[in-house]
Amino acid sequence: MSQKETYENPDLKKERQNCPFNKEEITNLLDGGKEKTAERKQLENYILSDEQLKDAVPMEYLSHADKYAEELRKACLLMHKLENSPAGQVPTLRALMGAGLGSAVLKEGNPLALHYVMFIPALMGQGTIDQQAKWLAKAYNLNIIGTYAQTELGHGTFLRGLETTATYDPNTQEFVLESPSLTAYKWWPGSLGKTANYAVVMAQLYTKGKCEGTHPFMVQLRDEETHEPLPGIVIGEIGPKLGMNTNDNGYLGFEKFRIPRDQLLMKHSQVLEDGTYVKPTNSKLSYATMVFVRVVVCQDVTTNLRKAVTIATRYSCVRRQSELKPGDREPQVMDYQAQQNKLLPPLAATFAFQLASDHLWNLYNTANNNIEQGDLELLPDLHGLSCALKALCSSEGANFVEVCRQSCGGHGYMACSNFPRIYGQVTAAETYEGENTVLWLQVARYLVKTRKEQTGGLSVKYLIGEEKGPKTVDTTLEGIVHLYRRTAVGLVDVAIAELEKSGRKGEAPHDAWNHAAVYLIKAAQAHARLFVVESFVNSLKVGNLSAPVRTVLSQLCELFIIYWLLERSGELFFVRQFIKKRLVTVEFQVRTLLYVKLLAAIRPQAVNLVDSFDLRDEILASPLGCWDGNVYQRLFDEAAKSPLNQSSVHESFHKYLKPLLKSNL
Ligand SMILES: CC/C=C\C/C=C\C/C=C\C/C=C\C/C=C\C/C=C\CCCCC(=O)SCCNC(=O)CCNC(=O)[C@H](O)C(C)(C)COP(=O)(O)OP(=O)(O)OC[C@H]1O[C@@H](n2cnc3c(N)ncnc32)[C@H](O)[C@@H]1OP(=O)(O)O
Ligand SMILES: Cc1cc2nc3c(=O)[nH]c(=O)nc-3n(C[C@H](O)[C@H](O)[C@H](O)COP(=O)(O)OP(=O)(O)OC[C@H]3O[C@@H](n4cnc5c(N)ncnc54)[C@H](O)[C@@H]3O)c2cc1C
Repeated sequence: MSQKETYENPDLKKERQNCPFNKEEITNLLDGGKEKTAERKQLENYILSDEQLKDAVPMEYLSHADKYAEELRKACLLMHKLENSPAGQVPTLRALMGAGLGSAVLKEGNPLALHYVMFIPALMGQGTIDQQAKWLAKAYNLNIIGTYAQTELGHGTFLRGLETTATYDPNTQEFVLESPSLTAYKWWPGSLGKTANYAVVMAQLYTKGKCEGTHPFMVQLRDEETHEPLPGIVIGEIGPKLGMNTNDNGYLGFEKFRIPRDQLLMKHSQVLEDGTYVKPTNSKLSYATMVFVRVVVCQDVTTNLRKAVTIATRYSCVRRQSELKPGDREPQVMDYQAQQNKLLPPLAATFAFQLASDHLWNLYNTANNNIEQGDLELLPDLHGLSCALKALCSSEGANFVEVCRQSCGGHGYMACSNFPRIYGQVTAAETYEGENTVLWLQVARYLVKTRKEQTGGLSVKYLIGEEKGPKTVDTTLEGIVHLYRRTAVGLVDVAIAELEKSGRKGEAPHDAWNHAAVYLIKAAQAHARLFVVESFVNSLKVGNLSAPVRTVLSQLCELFIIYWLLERSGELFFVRQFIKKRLVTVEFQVRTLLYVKLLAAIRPQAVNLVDSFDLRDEILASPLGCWDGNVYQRLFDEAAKSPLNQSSVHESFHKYLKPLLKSNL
């Protein structure tokens, strides 16, 4: 059964011949430059060549507790390796926390993720200079390991409803933390179950008998030597989940647990020794850690989607099935237009999401620098856009990953295909860091406010003033983007009209809001899609791209924006002007024709495009997606690892099946 090391599936080999563009140019574009690609490759060699970081058996065969212990072993080893990393510590950390390199080693979820993704960012964003001096070095050196404990059994979305209290006692200059009910228990924080010994805890701050709202507190949970929970701390792990099972999500209760006053993170608001409360300039500044994570989640989901698309595309060019031309050889399943319709939109989406996420990352950095200087002007736009893109990338990403799985038929359902893990991670992002529906409604609030008050940030400028542009069918990219813009404006107007209609009927604003939710969510989604397509189209106008790369990216861009238009066709019917002008029918005939042509044009470039993602086999972790296309041999090798195949007859046969067979029931 063994194959030569140099094997390359002949169909994949053929797909790779005569590539019209330079794959490395796209790799460099995605990495952020030639040097960054070199840095990434060096880092991958450094980490992935370490034998101790390889799994002895697939994780699926381990128990819940053994999975955790094994991932923790590797996570700790990785941290030791940071010291000598050729790329430097911060770039290595970033690579290790995300869905790329990190996932090649830590397949079920990094037990140290929350320390880096939320605990350290919370200290940096919420702590004073003195507090950072006290805690940050310890956190960076891993003398302490933290998490972010906000969600409770009873409340995740509605932060004003959190029940954990932190009551200031001026006599001892301490806060007393208390969980007044079962539903007040913290529930969900990653790394809390077994790993972390510290947490940034969000609790309702009481001082001088008044509740001042939720605030972040630095809290020690476990003894630094023994790791035993401190007296007054009730802590544990919440059990198996759909995915990410070694992130050890946990629960946490407080029984009159005291912490010093200076463990309220006081960058934005303070409690003075006598209990006087000093307000922040904006009460939402304590939500800033969530904004950071929403921004990085967009990048993470995109990396995961690239993996799914690579696996499905390569497999679809290796897999031959059925009959296309009667009597001919079975075709590669990728040659079915129906398969292209499944896989090419997610392929295009990886570029669309990456470009939009880059945009958001730049906005985040600018806004954050301004906030550090006391200028909060960009905060509403950052909040609106981070909610919009987090919700869009995670929801569309999860759907696309599922389509990629389906496109691999039965083999896609195997755990070793890696689709279950990828899906588990991407769909988690639909819920964590703000449940998507809730985030859509936050976006809608910003859109409605902007449209009504005619003032807002850069991402919503199109809602201010009269819309300009052609009102007839225009088949240029600009023309299609304009159609998106008209739909987005139209849907905001429809939502506002609904709100006003309810208002006229005498409904209170909160009821009117609830009764317009369907329209509001549609408006928010149209806004997010507009942002993504605009980013894609605008990115192609600038930059130093070679003609062949520009051509293929333009084809992907056009395919993607037409795909969404056709998928979301129903929304045009909400916008009256389209119906009046009978634009909808014409639009659809023209677009569908173009879409089908683009599928055919991109099909021959699909393998070369996913190759240009430059994802190593260890990162894909799937026999279906390996570079060499040796799919069947690899599936066979994976099956051989099953514990059920370690003996010809399993002991359970003698225990259970044989007695049944002999029982003459
Ligand atoms: C050193 C580091 C090195 C390396 C690390 C770097 C990178 C890592 C790389 C990759 C990692 C990538 C991915 C992660 C991988 C793994 C992740 C593993 C685990 C994931 C962790 C998940 C953690 C969590 O889930 S934490 C819990 C998150 N919880 C939530 O998100 C709760 C959602 N709810 C809310 O946000 C709010 O309650 C609400 C917004 C829904 C409502 O709040 P509220 O009721 O108070 O407000 P409103 O009345 O509705 O609105 C009032 C006004 O406030 C404005 N507003 C609201 N929120 C914000 C905000 N955040 N910022 C600014 N403004 C805000 C709102 O717009 C209103 O304004 P208006 O003017 O009055 O209209
Ligand atoms: C894998 C994972 C990791 C997590 N990690 C952490 C962590 O590290 N730290 C942490 O603190 N938390 C963490 N969480 C918790 C997470 O942030 C919350 O689960 C999330 O914010 C959703 O809140 P909820 O569970 O209360 O959902 P709910 O708000 O109860 O949602 C239930 C339903 O109600 C709807 N709904 C709720 N409010 C509204 C509204 N106003 N309007 C319309 N519909 C509404 C929602 O759309 C949803 O359909 C994690 C969760 C997961 C799944």
